[in-house]
Amino acid sequence: MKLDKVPEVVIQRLPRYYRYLGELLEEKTNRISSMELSRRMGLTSSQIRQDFCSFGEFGLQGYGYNVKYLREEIGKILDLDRMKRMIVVGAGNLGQALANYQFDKVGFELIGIFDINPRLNGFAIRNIKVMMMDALESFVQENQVDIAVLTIPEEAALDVGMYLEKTGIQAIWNFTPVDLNTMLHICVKNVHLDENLMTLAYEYKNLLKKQA
Ligand SMILES: NC(=O)c1ccc[n+]([C@@H]2O[C@H](COP(=O)([O-])OP(=O)(O)OC[C@H]3O[C@@H](n4cnc5c(N)ncnc54)[C@H](O)[C@@H]3O)[C@@H](O)[C@H]2O)c1
Repeated sequence: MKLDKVPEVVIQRLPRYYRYLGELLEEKTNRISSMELSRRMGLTSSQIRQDFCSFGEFGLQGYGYNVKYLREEIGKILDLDRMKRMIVVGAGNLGQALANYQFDKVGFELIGIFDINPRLNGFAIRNIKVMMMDALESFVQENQVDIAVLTIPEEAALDVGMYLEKTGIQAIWNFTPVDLNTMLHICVKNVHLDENLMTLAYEYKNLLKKQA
């Protein structure tokens, strides 16, 4: 597999391929042509062939792709075949919503929830009790924590981000508005739902223009 050369844009598309291939498996579809996959996904078939070519040879000309094998290989590239252990830091509106969602299905297990608000101490979400921040460091020492989901107020983001880095956590799924990736030396994925919403506004404007 020519993994070193996989372009970033292709990596960004892999979760989407993974999801579609999962749906195909649920429908008991074992093989699919790039043409059919492109129709479903709204990509061109040459784009799909090019993407898959960049990380190896997955299909035979004329036979299409083996859905199960392709999904497994994409899962390996994304490292989804190894369960990753997550904690949520900040058990407010967003933290609770994320903690309630079962990311287990795609390989992420929630093992701890932390906050500074004593009123949340012991409050359970999916049988996991919220712990106070002063318990975080020893929790990380005793449990293998791969990812911290950061859902705290903007003002606390940098300090807590640096603290998490110090405890040895090496990946943060950051929902705060602070782009921590530029400030920390670990893996950080910033999520800005509002930016996605703004691009929807742009597309919506264009649709309305076309209809006028
Ligand atoms: N990325 C997005 O698209 C998106 C969408 C909504 C909200 N947000 C952001 O997510 C964050 C959380 O939003 P919310 O609505 O859940 O807020 P919230 O006020 O409901 O929850 C924040 C929680 O963090 C806790 N907290 C505060 N300081 C802390 C610290 N130092 N350590 C640990 N816990 C601490 C609070 O006690 C509270 O429970 C905010 O930064 C908000 O801007 C991002």
